[in-house]
Amino acid sequence: MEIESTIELSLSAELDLSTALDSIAQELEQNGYAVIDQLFPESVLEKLEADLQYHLNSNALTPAGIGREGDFQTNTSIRGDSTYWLEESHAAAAEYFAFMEQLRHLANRYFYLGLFRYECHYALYPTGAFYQKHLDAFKGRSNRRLSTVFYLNRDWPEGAGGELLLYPPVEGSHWQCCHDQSCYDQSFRNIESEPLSEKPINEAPIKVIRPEFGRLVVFFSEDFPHEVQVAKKERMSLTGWFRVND
Ligand SMILES: O=C(O)CCC(=O)C(=O)O
Ligand SMILES: [Fe+2]
Repeated sequence: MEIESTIELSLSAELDLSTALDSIAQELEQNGYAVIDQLFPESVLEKLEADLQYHLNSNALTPAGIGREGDFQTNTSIRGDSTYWLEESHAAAAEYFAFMEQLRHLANRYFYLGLFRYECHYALYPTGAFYQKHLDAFKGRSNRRLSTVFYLNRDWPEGAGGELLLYPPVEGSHWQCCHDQSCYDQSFRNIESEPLSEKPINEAPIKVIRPEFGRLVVFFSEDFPHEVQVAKKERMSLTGWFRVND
């Protein structure tokens, strides 16, 4: 049974919650990804910022890895960030989780995704770090369906790098299927995607996103290869995934 969140979301002066959710849904439907700014009021941002700083000061972030449990390894030539996973009960992120719960309901209503839970971690990219082009989920091999990235970098200067590059969606993408009503019945879980290495190497990104303070990016995990360009200064974010329960 789905339990409605009891946390009151205090709305940003700039944007009300239902407007924000509507525009995320519309952008997801049109493009397969959404970029939205000024979602949360300053008080919510300050809490997340202070919380991340606290965990940084306590050396609680650990080098991120690649691969799954059995063959998990760290490799800074693929990704150079360090992460700290948040529990849903994490008080400093209560409003953030409450918003994600609303987004989960919305995505289930609009796209019949059957999203079951949300997980997220803080990420710190030290100067010089990057994350090579990758997919967050491979069809049939992961239960991640929707990715979110929320940036916590005040005054990200021009030329500081660290952009998120989104590449054209892989073939047979879930998002493309969502456009075609007849597709809803298919079990997307059973479709295997091509390995990323077989994609054109010089493919141009379809979207370049600067990691601006308070900006949220949402995209279909199985569909959009993406990378983080070299950050020329410390780059901070809160990255998460909605999963189905298989
Ligand atoms: O920080 C970003 O912009 C994206 C991070 C990412 O792709 C990931 O953690 O899988
Ligand atoms: Fe990713």
